[in-house]
Amino acid sequence: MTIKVPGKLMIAGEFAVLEPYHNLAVLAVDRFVYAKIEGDYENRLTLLDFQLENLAFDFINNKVNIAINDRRTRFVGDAMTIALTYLKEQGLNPEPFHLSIKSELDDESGVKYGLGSSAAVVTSVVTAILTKFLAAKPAEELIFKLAAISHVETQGNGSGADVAASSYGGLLRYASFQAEWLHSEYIASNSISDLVAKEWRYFSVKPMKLPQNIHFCVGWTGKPASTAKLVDVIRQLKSDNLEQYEKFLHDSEAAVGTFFKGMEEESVADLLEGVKANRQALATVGKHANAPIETPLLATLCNLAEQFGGAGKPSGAGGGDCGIAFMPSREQATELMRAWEEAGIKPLALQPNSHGAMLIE
Ligand SMILES: Nc1ncnc2c1ncn2[C@@H]1O[C@H](COP(=O)(O)OP(=O)(O)OP(=O)(O)O)[C@@H](O)[C@H]1O
Ligand SMILES: C[C@@](O)(CCOP(=O)(O)O)CC(=O)O
Repeated sequence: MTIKVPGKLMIAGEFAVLEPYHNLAVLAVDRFVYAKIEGDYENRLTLLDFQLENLAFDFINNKVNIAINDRRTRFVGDAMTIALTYLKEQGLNPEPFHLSIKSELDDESGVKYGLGSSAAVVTSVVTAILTKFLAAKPAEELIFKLAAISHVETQGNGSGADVAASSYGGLLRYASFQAEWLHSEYIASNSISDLVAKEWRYFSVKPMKLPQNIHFCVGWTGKPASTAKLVDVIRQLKSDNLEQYEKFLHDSEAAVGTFFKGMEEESVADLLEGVKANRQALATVGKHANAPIETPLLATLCNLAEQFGGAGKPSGAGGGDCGIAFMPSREQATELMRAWEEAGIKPLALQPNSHGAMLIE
């Protein structure tokens, strides 16, 4: 069987989502990670994008051990550990299998676009193992929670919004479980099943509908960015200048609120105003923290979107990767993408994907 899992783009509310009860908009997009799982005479793992084929692995003392020392396998290895431990707690003892992963989220040359490959890979591993060995189709929330535990344990931080987009699909209004909370619950809990069954006090997710009359554009700056570094620098501002940091949280929340109001009421004006205000809040906190969130090329991307009658902003932590824009008509979207190309920004043919992780064959 093969599982198909979408990548993500952050839409609004970045950084602020790392604080309790701050909402972020995240969108699943139509580029995917595929996980194929089939019964085999011994356990094997193939990571096609890394040319790692038929790696042996075992599952002993609630831990998957892969017969290779390669850091690139750690997200997959931890996701297998979490999924197999959960199955064991459910009284299941899976037969050997061959799991094979293929991603189309990065550039052909392996350069990352920032579409959340680690989260999509983790979600694909969890979904493939659960779908193969559970009697009933796994619920989205179960997939999300197991993938989130695994992703936080491997990465050590992050809002989990990327995991939510990969698990649920569509456009989501998302508030993070808070990585520190989840990690301490994981350490303290007797079993993964208990942790999954528990209420996650900070976490919420709500599907939203994109209005029909708005056109979504994505531009790639050609430069990969380090989310972790930018998160550290913004966090430093919280210790150095709490007032500026809190002003950012306030401005971001107001901007995201306006954006969601635009979504709910199908008001293009509110939606664009929300995007512009969020761009502003991010650029300001970037200046205060001395973090290059809005790079010169991302500024060009946003300015061109505004010039052609829409609104744009960096997607995610900024510093490179992708920017997004919402345009009021198809013609304006086409004009914008032409202008982006002239400015050295590569338009990506990405569109919203309404499904999260799903079985395709
Ligand atoms: N095709 C793949 N197969 C197996 N593991 C992968 C694959 N793609 C990514 N990973 C795992 O994810 C790690 C990259 O995660 P990283 O957080 O740097 O990128 P990302 O999740 O794409 O970030 P962003 O959210 O900015 O897109 C890799 O080191 C590897 O462990
Ligand atoms: C800065 C942050 O809010 C968004 C990061 O997005 P990206 O992975 O850079 O696309 C961090 C997070 O949500 O984990």
